Amino acid sequence: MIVPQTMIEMWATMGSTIASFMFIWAIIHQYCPYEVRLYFGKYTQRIMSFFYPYIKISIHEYAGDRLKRSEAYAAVEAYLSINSSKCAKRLKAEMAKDCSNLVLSMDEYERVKDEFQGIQVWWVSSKVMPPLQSMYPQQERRYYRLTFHKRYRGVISEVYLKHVIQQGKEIRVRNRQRKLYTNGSGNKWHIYKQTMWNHIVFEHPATFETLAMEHAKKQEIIEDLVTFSKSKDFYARIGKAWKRGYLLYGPPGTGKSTMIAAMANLLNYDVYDLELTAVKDNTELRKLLIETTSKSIIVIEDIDCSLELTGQRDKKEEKSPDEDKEKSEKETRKEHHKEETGSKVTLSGLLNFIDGIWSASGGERLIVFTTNYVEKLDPALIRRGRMDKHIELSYCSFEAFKVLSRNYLRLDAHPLFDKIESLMKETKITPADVAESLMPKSPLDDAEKCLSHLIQALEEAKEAEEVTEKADKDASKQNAQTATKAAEGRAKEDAAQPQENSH
Ligand SMILES: Nc1ncnc2c1ncn2[C@@H]1O[C@H](COP(=O)(O)OP(=O)(O)OP(=O)(O)O)[C@@H](O)[C@H]1O
Ligand SMILES: [Mg+2]
Repeated sequence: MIVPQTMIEMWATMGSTIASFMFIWAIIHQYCPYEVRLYFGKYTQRIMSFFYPYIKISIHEYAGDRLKRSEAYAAVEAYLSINSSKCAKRLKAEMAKDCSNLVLSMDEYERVKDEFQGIQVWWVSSKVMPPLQSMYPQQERRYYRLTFHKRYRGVISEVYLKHVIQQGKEIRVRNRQRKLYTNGSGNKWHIYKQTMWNHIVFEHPATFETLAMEHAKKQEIIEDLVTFSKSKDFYARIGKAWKRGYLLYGPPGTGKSTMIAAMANLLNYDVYDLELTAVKDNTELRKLLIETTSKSIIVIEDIDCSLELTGQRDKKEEKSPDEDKEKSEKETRKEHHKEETGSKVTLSGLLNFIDGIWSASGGERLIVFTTNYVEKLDPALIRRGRMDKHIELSYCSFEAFKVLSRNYLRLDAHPLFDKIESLMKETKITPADVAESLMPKSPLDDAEKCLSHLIQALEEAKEAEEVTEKADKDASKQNAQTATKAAEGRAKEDAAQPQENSH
């Protein structure tokens, strides 16, 4: 190969330039004071970067706001915890937050290679030691450094980094410890606290698998929830806030609260259990809403017990004797509590909470109301668009019972099932009562014994229903007789009236 003379001359010139530059640098390094070295160091970097074809990006653990860990660093850490564990040779292991297993991540000064769209990049984990002279004890500052060829600057900075952050966030959501948040009158401190919510780790074992319910209905709810959680783009396209309202209604003990736990476990969401009677006013309600995060379920249980919200409640409507009897203890308790705390949340405040302009911030949230008396709620509160899906949880069907028997007794079939099925058609029993009957009462109780307990409970429920029915019939018969007697009495009086007048 013939190399042109000018090229050889160019290389020779370049070589000698670098050589002389390095010679000068060595002399400076050896003999000059620190300040001069720093001054020349700045220029050396610039000259070196002219010949060096790689770009480096550092992501620091504490950038800008020194008190808060950088979100970007946490996302990169999560991304590399998956990718680096496959190829890094030095890993460090830490206990996961739920203490269930060890989480692996790259050890300090370890270097791993990653590939994206055929482009190779390198990640190094490193740290800066704090200056020794510092007056205050300081922690070492960790960072990740990404290196790639400068010809891929566009793809890496615009596509790859977004991909890393997104994947890292998803991994963090998957691995995070979910929380159960509550507000309450104990939160009077909130001026000094960063948040108005208290939280504990959310650990509820309920899943849709263990929920006693007809298969088709269960499947429909699961599909609805999963579709919602994957519809970010759809909601953005139609210009609607990414949230969905669920109204769960039915008698006590039919699984409303259990279903909320199953929902949270299915979607991996946090739960905000909002005690409405402990909220001072609409402003406080809005503050609470703003503090909720994405991927969460905001729950208001027994919404019918928040008095001002039930339009019809104040109109002293006629109640059937049954309804009066059914007025639950929790309702009375809440009324007392409400009187004590003097909550001034109004219906319009709550409507604003559900679909006001603030409710859109954060995104990906479910709002769930539960009630025992759906008919008492103001129609404005539960109309579609606010409470998009109304789910009735009712008395236990035979299909639902089979789920419970599988969970509690590991039984799919048994000769006593036929009797249970026919009794269930004749009487009402809640899944909570079925579950209680199926619980072994002593270590000697086997499946058959538990099923007999259930049969006994069903027979007792049937008898009680028959007695109530008979009492109702007697009462209405007596009422009818009283009404007839009264009518006859009035008729006699009317008949006597003209004679008196004629005298
Ligand atoms: N559908 C169900 N599937 C499985 N278990 C259930 C179901 N319904 C009730 N249970 C059992 O009964 C207990 C009480 O149920 P849960 O608290 O969910 O009822 P609820 O409808 O929320 O009642 P309330 O209206 O009084 O709040 C649960 O701990 C659970 O063990
Ligand atoms: Mg409940």
